[in-house]
Amino acid sequence: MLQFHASFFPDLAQVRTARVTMSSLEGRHPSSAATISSSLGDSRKRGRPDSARRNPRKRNSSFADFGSYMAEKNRKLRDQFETDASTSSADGRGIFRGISIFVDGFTIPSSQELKEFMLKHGGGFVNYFSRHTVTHIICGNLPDSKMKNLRAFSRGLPVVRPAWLVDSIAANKLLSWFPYQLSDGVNERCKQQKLSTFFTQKSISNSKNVETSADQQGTVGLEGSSSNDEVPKNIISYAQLQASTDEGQDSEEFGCYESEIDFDAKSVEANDAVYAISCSVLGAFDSSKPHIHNTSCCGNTKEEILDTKGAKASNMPHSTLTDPKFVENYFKNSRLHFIGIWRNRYRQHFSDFLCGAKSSNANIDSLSDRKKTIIVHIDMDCFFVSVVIRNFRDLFNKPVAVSHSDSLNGTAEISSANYPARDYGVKAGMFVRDAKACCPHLVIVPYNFEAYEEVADQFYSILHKYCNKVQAISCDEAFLDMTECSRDDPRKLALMIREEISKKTRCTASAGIADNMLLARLATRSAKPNGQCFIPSEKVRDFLNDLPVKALPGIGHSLDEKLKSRQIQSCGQLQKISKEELQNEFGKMTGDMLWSYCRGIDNRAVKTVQETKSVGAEVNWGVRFNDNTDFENFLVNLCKEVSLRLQGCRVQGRTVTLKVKKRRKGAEEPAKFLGCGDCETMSRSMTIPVATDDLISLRRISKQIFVSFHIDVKEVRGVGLKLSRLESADLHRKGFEENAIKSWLASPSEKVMKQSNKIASSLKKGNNEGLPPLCSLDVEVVKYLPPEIISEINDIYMGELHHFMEAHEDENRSIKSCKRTISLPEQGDNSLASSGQAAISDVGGHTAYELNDSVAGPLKKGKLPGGYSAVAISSISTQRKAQALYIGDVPNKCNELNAKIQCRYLSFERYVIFF
Ligand SMILES: Nc1ccn([C@H]2C[C@H](O)[C@@H](COP(=O)(O)OP(=O)(O)OP(=O)(O)O)O2)c(=O)n1
Repeated sequence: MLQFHASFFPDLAQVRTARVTMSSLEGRHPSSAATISSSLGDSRKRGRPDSARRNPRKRNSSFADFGSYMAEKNRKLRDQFETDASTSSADGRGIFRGISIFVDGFTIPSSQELKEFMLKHGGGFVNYFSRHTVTHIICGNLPDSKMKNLRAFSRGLPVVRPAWLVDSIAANKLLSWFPYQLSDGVNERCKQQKLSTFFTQKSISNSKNVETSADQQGTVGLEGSSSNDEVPKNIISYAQLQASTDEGQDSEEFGCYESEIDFDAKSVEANDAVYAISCSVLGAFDSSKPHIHNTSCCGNTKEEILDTKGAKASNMPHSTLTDPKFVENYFKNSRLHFIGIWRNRYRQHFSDFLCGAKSSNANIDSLSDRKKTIIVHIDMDCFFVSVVIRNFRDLFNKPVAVSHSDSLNGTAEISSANYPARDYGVKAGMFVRDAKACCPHLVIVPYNFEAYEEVADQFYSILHKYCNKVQAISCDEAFLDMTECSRDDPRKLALMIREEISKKTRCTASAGIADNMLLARLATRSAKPNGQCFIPSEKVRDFLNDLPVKALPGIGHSLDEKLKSRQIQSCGQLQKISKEELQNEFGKMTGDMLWSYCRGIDNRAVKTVQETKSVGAEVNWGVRFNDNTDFENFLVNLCKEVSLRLQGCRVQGRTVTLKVKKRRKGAEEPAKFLGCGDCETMSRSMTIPVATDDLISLRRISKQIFVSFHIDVKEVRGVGLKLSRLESADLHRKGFEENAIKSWLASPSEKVMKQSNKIASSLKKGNNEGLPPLCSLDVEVVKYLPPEIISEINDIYMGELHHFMEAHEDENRSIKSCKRTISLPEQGDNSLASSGQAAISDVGGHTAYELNDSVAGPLKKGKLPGGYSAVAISSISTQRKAQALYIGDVPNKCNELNAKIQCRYLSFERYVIFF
């Protein structure tokens, strides 16, 4: 799968902006009262989402507005708490009876732990602040400014340190909260740090000791990792990880971890623990921005912000309607986006290696040509988790997972779980609440995309040091063809590589060594975590015999079920079925794959250069539009994102594909707030003659495609833009530079091409005969010409060229500023056609009007050089004004016109301004 296919499906659970969040009177966050994001915009003032207000259909959904969503949510939370309380082993004395707490921000013990205390001792716990239900605000530490806001907000409610609850439990009676009041300006962290020892969790069973096969060897000792089941000195919670940065924590606080990690580059990395966490937290939450409550910070569903306007504040989910930078923020915080675009980063950072390896690639088309290959597969262990906790030794043997939130109430997903967590059944893709149900003491840590990039770069630098044939599979996984690398035993090399990885990155990797890529990967799987496995040729049969077929790549759930229904569970059993039988049952391709893979046959070669086939971006969460302007703003940003990605890959594309998700008729709004819900997907492509990465062109073309769908923007729930038929941007530009005169005249139309040649010779001869019309010039080409040539051409066109180019560059030009707009008949109105004045046809999804002379006549007048006699108009705008025109000879057949218009799409819009 190419990287941008992945980015076509960004992870909804990752969307976050720490800045724009929802608020509600009954769900606000006191400590952030002062910090209101300006990006909430006007809509927030209106008291409910614009979409709900303007779109009556939405009122039929289960959450007509955010207020009802919150009311429902609070009700559910209360019910849930009461159910939990009735089933918990509550202490009969109920020392917290009558107390109902709201936990503000991070605390030690965590809010989840405090909730459990309240459950156990007869108290109440409120997830969303309400003056009516809360008796005490529990707060760990706040800077002065936030403290003041909290005081103003709480209007007399006690703001108390968690120690009040802890000490009350220890004393087995409700102590006075007064001495525990949180006072302004007092840094409470040290006290909390000590308190946390009180909550040291019981030791958690060590990660399973993966049974190594006879051939498996070489567990790399990660320096500083604890191998026994020791009781941790401290437990780091998600809240603490956030807090450590929020409050500008210094390295001393992490001393207890660092002192036990003896890294070579200790001096350099002394602050790394803090740095890693800082990156992590700052990546997810900007402490200068509204504080996000750690129990509700999941960006995909709801983020909360406090508003100084108190009761007047409205709730606004984070969506295209509220955040002008929605697209940018969406991709910044999407883990799948990170995974998707990572390959481009790799290409750029390691281009030297890739170029060097290119030539060798050409000779290795298939492993079948070669005698004996040695393939090493290397994959880092539970990558996202390992990187985040690499400086927290105490977490190494505890169940830990990465997610955007540790809230049990949201729909945050687990992105990666470490091996101790997997022992409890925690898996990537699970909701946090389900993961915590499997493993209640699971520690959730936030993402740290910057650190992932850094470690991935280190990982690949090491691989390229040992081998020049590296096929990057993802940010933490690669194949190495070591056949010609060295005479050393590949097992020894793999061990050296893993040791170096662990030393440099402080994360472990596992390796598989075998004759081909399939077996090497299977070997890695059996070696994980932190091990390596070699499968010599003579042991392949044994290795595969009992291997479950599901372990083979390409065997998903349904294929596995089909095989199971035929009593086939292991590769050994599958080997007994003939190829013909498998082909008949599962089709030729799948049949062949099953037959080969269960025998360990794989003829693929390690490919160092992998071609990018398409580049694109897609957003399917938070997409809501009230009107065309909303949509167009969004589309511009999506085009910008795609344009930047194209530039990042140094490619341009000729085929533009727009994919739109449209709410299915009658579909309810999705349960996942602002998700796309039940949708129909529409997709259409347009191929242009000249490859582009240009924002204006992308915007124009994607808009044209969108119009062809005839969809009400209010029904749009997701949009994706992709470019394929990619060409190297460098070559493109080089071509222009080398052959400027010819290039700028280059045109897809044969006729214009001829004219271009004429111009070229005219220019050379100093006469201006046979010039193409100004509107046929491709500004994208002209602008690369040397200034003196541009000036010469400008003279030829009587000074109009500069004007023409300026207008082209003016991104904000609109139909309103166009002098030559014309009104068009209503869609489907054939009056012009029936009166014999026009033929209406569908051109690439646009309504094109081929006008006869009587209509086109007035349009033709003016400066247009040449005797043109037809105008084709692409009608887009709601004002029914022409937005794009094609001017050319009248063809006899409409099809020719269509072809021509299609052909000139790239410069379609320009014509309207200058004929
Ligand atoms: N659906 C997925 C798959 C992967 N990832 C991220 C998190 C992973 O840490 C990283 C690498 O993916 P792997 O499949 O290699 O999984 P891990 O490295 O987490 O575990 P393993 O040790 O099994 O390789 O990509 C993700 O966020 N969501």
